[in-house]
Amino acid sequence: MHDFHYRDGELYCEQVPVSRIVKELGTPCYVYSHATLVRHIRAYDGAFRNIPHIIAFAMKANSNLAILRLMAKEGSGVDIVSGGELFRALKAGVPPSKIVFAGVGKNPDEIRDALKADILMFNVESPAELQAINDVAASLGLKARVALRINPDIDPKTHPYISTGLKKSKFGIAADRALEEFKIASTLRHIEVVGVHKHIGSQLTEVTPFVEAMKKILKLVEALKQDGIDIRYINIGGGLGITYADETPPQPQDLADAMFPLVRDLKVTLVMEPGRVIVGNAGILVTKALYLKEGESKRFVIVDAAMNDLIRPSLYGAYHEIRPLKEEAGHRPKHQVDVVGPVCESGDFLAKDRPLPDVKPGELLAVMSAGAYGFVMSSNYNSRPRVPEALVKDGEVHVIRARETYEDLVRGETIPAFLS
Ligand SMILES: Cc1ncc(COP(=O)(O)O)c(C=O)c1O
Ligand SMILES: N[C@@H](CCCC[NH3+])C(=O)O
Repeated sequence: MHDFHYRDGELYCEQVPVSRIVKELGTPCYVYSHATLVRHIRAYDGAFRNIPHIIAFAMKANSNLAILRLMAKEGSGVDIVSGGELFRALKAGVPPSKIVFAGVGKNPDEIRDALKADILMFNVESPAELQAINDVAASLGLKARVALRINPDIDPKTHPYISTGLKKSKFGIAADRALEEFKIASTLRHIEVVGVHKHIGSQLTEVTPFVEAMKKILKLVEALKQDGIDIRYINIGGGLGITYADETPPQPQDLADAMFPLVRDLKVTLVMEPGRVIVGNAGILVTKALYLKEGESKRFVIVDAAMNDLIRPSLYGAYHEIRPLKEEAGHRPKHQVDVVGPVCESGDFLAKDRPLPDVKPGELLAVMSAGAYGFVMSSNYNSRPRVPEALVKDGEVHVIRARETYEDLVRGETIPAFLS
């Protein structure tokens, strides 16, 4: 996260002291570095320069319109999983020809909207969904381009909640059923089979599972060829991990180097859906220490951000480094603390049993590596307005999402007349 660094004793995002952003926006707030985002998307794209490819940024990781526009300007498409994501992507100017649509529960309205927008393809997750897409396409007099998502039954060796390619997972079509389902798909009048898709999990820290899964996919592609089904796109999903603590995940170039010999001789376009690796370390969540509390056997640092702002620690026990904005504070004696928020849940914490330097009430802290699955997973639980997001570029701060107001909290709610 080198665009987040200390200078003159203060944490900066690029050339801007984070404390200056807080003066403008208050806390909690998300802060993203434009330079990091651009470097990451270009590194991924550049790594695959020798392979025909399309990057479809997994916008579930961060779907702010400004971030999507930035990705589109860099030539990236998006991987969507809902009608809402399609709406955002189109609004941000992402070309439909680079939009792919995954997800196990696409409803007919979402399918219709995506067909009308003429997206590149649907990543189909079940035989029943395939029929539904065929039916909707028929009602519109169109043909839907599809890839079947295959579940290759490979252990990605990551957190169970974010593993998606194991037999017991709800995602994709079982590898041993794949050939049969492809044959059925190729007979449907309103379906055009163009690809194979797989995504085995998130925050992968080794290349081996990607290679194993790809080998299974290639066997299938070969078998399909024998049956006269020509595959034009192989979608390898996302999943490349990032450094939250001391992980040493492969770089995009390592992944590209592992894929190159496997696809070199094929006439296919590789589609990739990186999310976390593009945005994760491009963002932080800034929070203020409110109170210190000595519990029976614990010390608590109570901060103004909570699980509704960043749920990863509560949901997965995920580690996010916490740094004081003042560098000097980082040198104070350390104590084991829980960093907790104001939400009324015991599971509301940003860090547990963490050795942290003494923090004083009013001091500011940065929760690092919060750019992916941070704001997008936030909620209004406990009627807490969602926090603002800022994008730093060339010494300037752009507010890309305003803090919600109390009025925003009740928008759309009505008290029926019988209660008046
Ligand atoms: C189908 C699909 N593609 C891409 C991604 C993005 O994954 P990551 O953020 O780990 O790159 C996900 C989420 O895991 C996914 O479910
Ligand atoms: N939300 C998860 C990743 C889920 C990936 C979606 N398929 C996380 O924060 O790590």
